[in-house]
Amino acid sequence: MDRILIRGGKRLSGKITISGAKNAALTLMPCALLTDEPLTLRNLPRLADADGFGHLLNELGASTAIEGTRPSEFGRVLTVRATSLTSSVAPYDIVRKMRASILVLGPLLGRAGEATVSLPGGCAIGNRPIDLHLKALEAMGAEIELAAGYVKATAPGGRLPGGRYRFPVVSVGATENALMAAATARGTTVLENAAREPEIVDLCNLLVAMGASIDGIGGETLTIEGRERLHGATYSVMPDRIEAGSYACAAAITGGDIELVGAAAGDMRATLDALVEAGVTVEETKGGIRVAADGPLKPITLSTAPYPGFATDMQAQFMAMLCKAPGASVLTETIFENRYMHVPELARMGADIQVSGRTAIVRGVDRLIGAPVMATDLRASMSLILAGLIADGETQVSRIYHLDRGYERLEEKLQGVGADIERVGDG
Ligand SMILES: CC(=O)N[C@H]1[C@@H](OP(=O)(O)OP(=O)(O)OC[C@H]2O[C@@H](n3ccc(=O)[nH]c3=O)[C@H](O)[C@@H]2O)O[C@H](CO)[C@@H](O)[C@@H]1O
Ligand SMILES: C=C(OP(=O)(O)O)C(=O)O
Repeated sequence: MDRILIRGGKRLSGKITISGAKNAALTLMPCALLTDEPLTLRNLPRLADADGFGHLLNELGASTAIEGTRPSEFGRVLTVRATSLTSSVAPYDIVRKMRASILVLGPLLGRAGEATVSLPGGCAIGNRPIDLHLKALEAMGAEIELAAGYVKATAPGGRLPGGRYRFPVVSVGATENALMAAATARGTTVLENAAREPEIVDLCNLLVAMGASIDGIGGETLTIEGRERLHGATYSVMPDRIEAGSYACAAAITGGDIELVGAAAGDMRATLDALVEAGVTVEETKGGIRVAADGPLKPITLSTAPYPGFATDMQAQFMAMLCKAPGASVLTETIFENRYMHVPELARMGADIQVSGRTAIVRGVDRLIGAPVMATDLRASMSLILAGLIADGETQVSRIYHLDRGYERLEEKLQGVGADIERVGDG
């Protein structure tokens, strides 16, 4: 299995081009199931999860064709043609590798009137149930049965009537599934307390480009008037705000100066505000965002929250960065109950972090020391890379398949700004 080796101590400077967003790609790709016409997605990131989603679409009878493997103006370009579907089953073997597979539930219901999807189960960061996905679809008229580890959803008469649902807690995935199902429902759907993440806005914009009618985009109440059919479209995946935030932390922790080319500041205000509070210089440039750190970092207090709050997907990277801020920082994770898996690994590198329930107190240390560490989930892996960038000696990060789910050509991007980092195989 591949590992990443980092020899810490380099100050990073230069430009990093930000890729298309994983979390947008994974909700834009299933939209292809809603139409018999081609859907072309530009700026698709080259990630294990995007490839996995392509395989799932193939399994359902859609063809996928990719142009370009190197970054170009538009990243990779994927065309999905779901002219006719041959299956409405998302099998366990695919879903267990990629939780986001659950996002075929809504569009399959919308297109085929039925969907059978393996229950995704939990993962390292928490329990992650899908009850809200199912309740929203039920409120829109779906009949739901659970059996043998699968959820089977049916639209009586082949098309959902539509309905009103208020999410008791904000869920990105449940909002996405409900939106996609509602787009081709017979009637109108109103979703209240919907997620407002920029990736939801990206999804709404694509659906509208495909002919959907959605009111309230970007707000917490979405009104979707179902259309009998949607058509094909060509659409560019938004820039990855979490990748951009991660490299911003790389600039901050190394006392560096990096321009995040293509990053959209408007989508990541909470991250940028937290960086500024930590003493980092952030400025919008013509091409993206410049992040620079020349003085010592300052300790901060942060709590994760649904958008526009501070993203849970940035918590681990900030924790690594704050290991370098003299004094005590306080981080509270409110979204996932078990998202501190990186703490014991950071501690092996000399970090001083105390976790009590959902809160972690991070006390800045003079130095981190390179060590063999193990990645446990995607953002935890990135926090170990960040720690490795400033640690004395060599850090070896194993289980990097987590990183490949969400960071396109990570080592190449970091080498480009001066990091001493490489990927090595076992053999
Ligand atoms: C592919 C993708 O876009 N993943 C993102 C998405 O995950 P995902 O869509 O899975 O996350 P949700 O927003 O649904 O989860 C938020 C919270 O709601 C709970 N919940 C969710 C659904 C449900 O049916 N029942 C329920 O209780 C979850 O356990 C969690 O505590 O949003 C998360 C929160 O911003 C991010 O960390 C993930 O990177
Ligand atoms: C938790 C994440 O992703 P997923 O929902 O795909 O597991 C993430 O991107 O940090």
